Amino acid sequence: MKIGVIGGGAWGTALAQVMASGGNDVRLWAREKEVVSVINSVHRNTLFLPDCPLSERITATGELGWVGETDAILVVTPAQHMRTVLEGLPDNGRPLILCSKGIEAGSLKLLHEVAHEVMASSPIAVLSGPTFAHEVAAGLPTAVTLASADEELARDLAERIAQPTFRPYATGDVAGAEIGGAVKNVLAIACGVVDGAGLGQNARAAMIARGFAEMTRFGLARGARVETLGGLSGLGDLVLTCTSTSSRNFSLGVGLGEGKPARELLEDRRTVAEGAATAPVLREAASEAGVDMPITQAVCALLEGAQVRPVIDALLNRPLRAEGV
Ligand SMILES: NC(=O)C1=CN([C@@H]2O[C@H](COP(=O)(O)OP(=O)(O)OC[C@H]3O[C@@H](n4cnc5c(N)ncnc54)[C@H](O)[C@@H]3O)[C@@H](O)[C@H]2O)C=CC1
Ligand SMILES: O=C(CO)COP(=O)(O)O
Repeated sequence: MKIGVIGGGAWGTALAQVMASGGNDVRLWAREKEVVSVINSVHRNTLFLPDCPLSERITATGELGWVGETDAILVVTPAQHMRTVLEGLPDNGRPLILCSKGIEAGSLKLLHEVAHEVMASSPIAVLSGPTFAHEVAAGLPTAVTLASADEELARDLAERIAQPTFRPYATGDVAGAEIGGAVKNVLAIACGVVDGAGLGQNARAAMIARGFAEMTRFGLARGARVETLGGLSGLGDLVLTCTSTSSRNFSLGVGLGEGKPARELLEDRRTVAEGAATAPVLREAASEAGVDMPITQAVCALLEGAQVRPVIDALLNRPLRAEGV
């Protein structure tokens, strides 16, 4: 197969490497000329995935149209740029597999809804799960959720992209797969704050469990299935990113928890911490859906400059309630 990958960051590059290692020819669109040039000349992405030698089956390009002439296209831009990038791609009916994690600001739409608006003729699937790019690129075992409203397409794509160490599980629950990936980034910031503020491992476990309740409440309100939220793209990814400094979102939270200003932590960064963009969008979407998300609200307050201690005190002093979603 010829596979297109749109987005030459760490995740797009790692996915290109997985596809190439399965014997596919890969066309990788990168926004930065230097990324295109260095991948084609020395077969490395020195900017975004520096430690991984890349297959010679990967050809990088700045031409979106050329990437569109492939059998399937993985879309791996930052969530807030997906619409603009897709508008430059021909809508020629090739399957699109969305691999980014987030909710569009302004429209409050999930990314498959955005893609469907722009690419009405192209079948759409979502790939999401616990997947640190550097581990996937190194060929370490990884499992993901692969979702499409057309379950036969999900199963077919899963067969086509599976590798011995890259194992997709098909589902028809697109909203569930996307909401898990988007919400866990916000919760990873919260868990980083717990770590940075020295609140202990009990507090982190509580944050993961109550964060999962929050994810489930929001997911159910937006049509997700509970088994998807408890699967790889929900609970699986939540556990991964809430427990590791390999997560950019968790690391951002550690900085906030240590009392560093959000502005300073976010300015001049080349890599994305999607949770920072998703948090205010999620707060708005939750309010619109009538869903209580106190951890998300706390993360928003910290990103907007609130002091750590009063925000934590406010969370701890909420009225007691029964356990459950
Ligand atoms: N890195 C990882 O381990 C994983 C990342 N993801 C998701 O993949 C998506 C992409 O993240 P990464 O590859 O990690 O990015 P990255 O942080 O490695 O690189 C930043 C990317 O943003 C792109 N970019 C910056 N400004 C842009 C603009 N105006 N228009 C279009 N693109 C622009 C850059 O070209 C670059 O590809 C995110 O939604 C992330 O949540 C999902 C799973 C794993
Ligand atoms: O989504 C990821 C792992 O599944 C990557 O997490 P970060 O974006 O927090 O690094």
